[in-house]
Amino acid sequence: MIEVQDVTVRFGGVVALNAISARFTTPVAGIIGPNGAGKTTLMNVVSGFVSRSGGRVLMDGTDLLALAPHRRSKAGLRRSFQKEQIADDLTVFENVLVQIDSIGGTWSAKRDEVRRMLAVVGLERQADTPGARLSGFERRLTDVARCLVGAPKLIMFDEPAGGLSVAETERLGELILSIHGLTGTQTLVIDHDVELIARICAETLVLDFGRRIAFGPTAEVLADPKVKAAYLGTAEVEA
Ligand SMILES: Nc1ncnc2c1ncn2[C@@H]1O[C@H](COP(=O)(O)OP(=O)(O)OP(=O)(O)O)[C@@H](O)[C@H]1O
Repeated sequence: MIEVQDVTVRFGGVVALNAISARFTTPVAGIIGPNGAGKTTLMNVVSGFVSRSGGRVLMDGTDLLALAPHRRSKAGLRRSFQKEQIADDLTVFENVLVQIDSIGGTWSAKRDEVRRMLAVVGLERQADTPGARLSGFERRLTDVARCLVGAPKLIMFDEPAGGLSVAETERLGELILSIHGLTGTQTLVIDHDVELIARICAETLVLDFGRRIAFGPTAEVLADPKVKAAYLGTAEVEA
């Protein structure tokens, strides 16, 4: 379970997050909001790229922000970025292996785990393909496999469906939905595709101008007049 408590972030005069609290309890939870709402900033606080001026984040009771960023990874925190972090000159297998390189365990156990997670995302046959030769979707799937190795407790996906086709988005959604059953990992998903969020996230936090405007079961949240107003003019909240 991930619990955000009163998290505030300021960039000079901009309050990017204003005392945000949310207790995410479902296997897959969403974070949505218009451009500049503070969604990525929240993920950046949790993963350590941005310092907060107040607040705490607990992962299964562990005070994450008290840990150095590399220790958060050891504690089981993973994230993907809007642009995949795939090295062009490493193979798919190597790209995933580097994620658990520094974690304890035998070499053969690590290799087995990488193979297992490549099978989960459907890339076992591309294991030896260099990053440079992957399609956009294969890069995204490699990124998901990187997040899956090393017994993650929480994976945060930042706009995982960005740039994907409808069919690819559907496949990715199914994959994200399957993660909890396979590894027990909770996932947080930011995406502008509200249809995807409605399909895979049981609960959703909505941010607007750094404020929490709604949080709860996704269907209820999407029906909230405040949320509709924040998205005024966009059809997606009808999902
Ligand atoms: N490093 C930074 N320095 C200064 N301001 C920043 C920085 N990062 C984000 N901001 C500002 O903080 C606010 C929230 O930005 P953030 O990227 O978190 O929004 P977002 O909801 O993820 O938007 P998008 O959907 O466009 O990715 C915006 O006003 C943005 O300009």
